[in-house]
Amino acid sequence: MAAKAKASPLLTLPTIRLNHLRSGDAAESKKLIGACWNCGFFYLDLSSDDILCRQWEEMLASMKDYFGQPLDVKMQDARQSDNYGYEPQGTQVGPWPETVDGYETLKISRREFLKGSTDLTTASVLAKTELFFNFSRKAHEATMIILQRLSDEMGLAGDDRFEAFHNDTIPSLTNLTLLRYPKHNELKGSSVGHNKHTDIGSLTFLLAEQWGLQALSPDQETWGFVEPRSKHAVINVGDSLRFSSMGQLLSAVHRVILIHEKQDEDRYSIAYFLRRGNDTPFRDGTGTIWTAKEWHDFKFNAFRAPTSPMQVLTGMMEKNDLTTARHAIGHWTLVPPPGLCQTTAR
Ligand SMILES: O=C(O)CCC(=O)C(=O)O
Ligand SMILES: [Fe+2]
Repeated sequence: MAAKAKASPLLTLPTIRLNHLRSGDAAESKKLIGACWNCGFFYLDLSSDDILCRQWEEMLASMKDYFGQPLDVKMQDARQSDNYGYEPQGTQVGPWPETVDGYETLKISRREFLKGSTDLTTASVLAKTELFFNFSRKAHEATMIILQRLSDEMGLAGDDRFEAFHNDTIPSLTNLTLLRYPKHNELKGSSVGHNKHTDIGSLTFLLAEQWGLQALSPDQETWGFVEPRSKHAVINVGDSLRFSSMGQLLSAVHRVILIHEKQDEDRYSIAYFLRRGNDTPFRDGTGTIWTAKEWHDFKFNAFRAPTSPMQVLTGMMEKNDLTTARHAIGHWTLVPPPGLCQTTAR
């Protein structure tokens, strides 16, 4: 890890061990639901999974190779889609006034994974497809285990279990997103970082070796850095899981900022976005019913529009919005999940 001294505080996040979740360890599941209840952000210790850790290194090498190509080559993979293909930097709103985002992405959809071939045809993607698919399989498995344990802890059964909304028989917008935040001399004028937001879907499995990720602390007052840890993913709860858990599981507001005055090296991150089946409905904190796809499209439009109300970007998770979404309107009664000890109450 290229660790650097930070002026901003570090967030203290709980660590959940993937192998303990896999084996159904009861204490680990309790810790998991506590983490999702308290802040919706936690480390997932992957050190028991050599294959996944090795794939992370291979993915990074492939990303350096892919993003290092000339823009016109990468643009051959552009599909004007939020779900697959290449997208250059600067298409979304940035973290500060009058800025745009400072990252480019390559996305591989679950749809392509299930079909067994990518819709992108450049040689550079075709050469990496097997690795992208193998990695997607592992990230999908890890996120589905988390959903299973959360369903168990919340006493959900049958069609009400979270996994039921992520059944591959229903098309979804789940995808693997590879991000590069290019260093400053390759950045366009006003491009910088990643604006604050909550994630759209159910769970995000994020791998990043470099600093830059910040999350808003559960008191909604302070930004803290999420320390990059080798062999650890950072998992966060997205809007649709928060909504489907009726606010029990929190989706934290996060962003990516520069750690120096300028981005002094390329920053790479790998995000697997687990999302519900497109047509599956849920009710947001104000009682409005959305399908997963409607919510996805609504939020992506907001990410692109400079005038979007901040509440949309942050899934109504900023201070005051919390009060409105949870208590004043009264759709959700927040009771800690069964078995959660007092000290973890929000
Ligand atoms: O690049 C990162 O570390 C975070 C990216 C992120 O939050 C996102 O793509 O939703
Ligand atoms: Fe995010």
